[in-house]
Amino acid sequence: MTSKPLLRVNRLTHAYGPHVVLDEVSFEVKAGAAVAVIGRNGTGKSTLLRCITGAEKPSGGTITFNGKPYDETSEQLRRDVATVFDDIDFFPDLTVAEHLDLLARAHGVPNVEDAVDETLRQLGIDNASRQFPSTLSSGQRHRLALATAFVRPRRLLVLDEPEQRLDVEGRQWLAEKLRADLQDGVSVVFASHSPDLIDAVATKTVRIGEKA
Ligand SMILES: Nc1ncnc2c1ncn2[C@@H]1O[C@H](COP(=O)(O)OP(=O)(O)OP(=O)(O)O)[C@@H](O)[C@H]1O
Repeated sequence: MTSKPLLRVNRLTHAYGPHVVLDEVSFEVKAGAAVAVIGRNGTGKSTLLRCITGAEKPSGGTITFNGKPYDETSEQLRRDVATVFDDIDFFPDLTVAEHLDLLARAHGVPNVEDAVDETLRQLGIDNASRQFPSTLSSGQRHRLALATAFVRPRRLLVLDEPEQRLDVEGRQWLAEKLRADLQDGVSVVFASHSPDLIDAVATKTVRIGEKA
């Protein structure tokens, strides 16, 4: 069966001043496929993911989503693309559950309360549902960040080191959740330093920072 790629990154380059970080990176991701972006510290994995989400404007190359130029402000992209980055900002005066409630409603999730409860339970943060983000442990904050992506519909997940700060059970859960998403036809692009997660989830790897 052939299907068109959902995401296509073509000859992407990016430089910070004179420092060239990405040098003609190309890959594509079909529905139900997962690309692991790998490479040593500081080689440009987060930069690549930030270019894909529009947080960083690439110096050159193209990114298309569903055959159209990637425009992160478009309604379709905001509906279809869920992201988890390390530096996610939470609202200081919304509880854990209220964050998920807000996102689920904004994305038209049916049965919001059930969806929020289920996501809290899956992420193991149901006992922290009434806490404010500033009171969470670093692992719980990361679980909340993951929950913001999993409480809403998605066609593409962009995840920067999603395994970080998770305990062993959390990492196992994450691998299973991502595999279930792939089964449902979701596409995944993730940067990772975890061989276990890469082995469990990736259908393809893209190495950054070393010439082929
Ligand atoms: N805003 C910025 N201005 C200047 N240089 C930057 C900026 N952001 C990142 N860099 C540099 O770009 C390079 C790539 O950084 P990036 O965060 O993409 O690496 P990474 O592969 O994700 O690293 P890690 O595995 O440590 O998370 C690094 O040398 C970094 O210092």
